[in-house]
Amino acid sequence: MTKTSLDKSKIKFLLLEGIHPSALKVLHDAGYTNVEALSGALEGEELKRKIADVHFVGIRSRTQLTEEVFAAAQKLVAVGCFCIGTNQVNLNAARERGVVVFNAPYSNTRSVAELVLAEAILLLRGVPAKNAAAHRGGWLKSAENAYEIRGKTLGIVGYGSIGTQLSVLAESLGMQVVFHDVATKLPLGNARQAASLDDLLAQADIVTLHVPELPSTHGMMGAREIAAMKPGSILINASRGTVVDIDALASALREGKLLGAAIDVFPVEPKSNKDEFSSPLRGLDNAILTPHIGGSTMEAQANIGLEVAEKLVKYSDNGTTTSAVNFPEVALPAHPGKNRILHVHHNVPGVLSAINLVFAENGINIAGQYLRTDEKVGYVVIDLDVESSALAVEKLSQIPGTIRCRVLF
Ligand SMILES: NC(=O)C1=CN([C@@H]2O[C@H](COP(=O)(O)OP(=O)(O)OC[C@H]3O[C@@H](n4cnc5c(N)ncnc54)[C@H](O)[C@@H]3O)[C@@H](O)[C@H]2O)C=CC1
Ligand SMILES: O=C(O)C(=O)COP(=O)(O)O
Repeated sequence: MTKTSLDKSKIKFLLLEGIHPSALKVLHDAGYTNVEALSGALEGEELKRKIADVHFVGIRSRTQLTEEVFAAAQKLVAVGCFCIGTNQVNLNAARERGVVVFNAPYSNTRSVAELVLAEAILLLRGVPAKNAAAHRGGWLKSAENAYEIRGKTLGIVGYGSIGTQLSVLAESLGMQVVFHDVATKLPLGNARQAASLDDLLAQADIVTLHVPELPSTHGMMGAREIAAMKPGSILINASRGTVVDIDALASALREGKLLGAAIDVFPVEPKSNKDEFSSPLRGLDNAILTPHIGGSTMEAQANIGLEVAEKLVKYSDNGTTTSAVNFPEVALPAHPGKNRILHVHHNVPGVLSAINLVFAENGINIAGQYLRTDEKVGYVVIDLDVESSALAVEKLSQIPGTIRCRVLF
């Protein structure tokens, strides 16, 4: 159980992985000046040592926030994932310590969709192999196995924020769109939901993956699924590296079963731009290999910086958890003239009545109270007179089941 009540200048932020300066500006403008921004990811002891000292951490897809890292992060109150994926964060470990996790669910989706379409066009024309040959002095002028994208069928696996945008863009180029999703989704335009993944694989000239990293998506494009793709089709993966069996894909490309592939994400990615990239796909000219840059555009990064930093500021300033990915969501009004107590507890019977008993027994008047729970934690926010808050925090912190109790001035 941790008790915190800090002046803004003492609240420490650590931003990793080259988060866009737009985030820094939001934090500074909101009065948070104690910010350390690093260009790379951290791991191991160095990550644990740094995170132990901060209240907020900002990461992208590379930094792994494990149970062990959270155990070392005693002061941490929130994590900002300046990206979409949150698979690099142990969300339960965070929640059980009262640490709220935010992400940017939309800001880079257009960038991914554009990259995928561009890759589909280049692969259908055999450009990657022709380009590689030209760099070696070759000249592969030929129409053989070169096709227009118009009229081809795009198979989208995962019809979420990225998949749906891609669907609209692809139709505007004259493509047919078929998609597979575990949920029933409203098809946009003339897109059709396939009966199953196999149904999609049997129809699609280009298969593109846009699912999150989950146990159910791990290896979902394995040797069997790749074999079930149409001969001469294309596979694109800009989701997560664990979704595709890379060895099976390399074989399919070598054997000519697939015309080409574009892979942006890998089961193991280099930790920094200084580390070597190794993959069974290296050296295959019909594979476009990109260093996890689906969302890496100036537009996306600037917007993500704003979006996530604003969420962190809101949470720090007034306790709002709207759009948190691992925590009960509460949208809170300002609390002028009052102190605000944030009480996070295990969601077990009796905690709420114990909280209210503290106010009744100590004659503390409540100006506002907000509550949200999920299956694991409860989040109660109480506004009260400035002079009552020290006593209230002391008493509330002692309630069995309390995970964290803080006061905002
Ligand atoms: N390469 C890059 O730089 C980027 C990669 N990504 C990755 O793309 C993923 C997708 O992003 P969004 O479209 O924004 O996510 P989203 O959450 O909006 O959509 C994902 C869709 O996949 C579906 N889905 C989940 N499990 C499935 C399964 N087993 N089979 C079929 N469908 C399944 C969901 O129902 C949902 O409709 C992210 O989780 C992230 O890992 C996101 C942004 C940039
Ligand atoms: O948004 C995502 O999920 C991504 O994969 C992008 O990751 P990045 O911020 O480029 O490390």
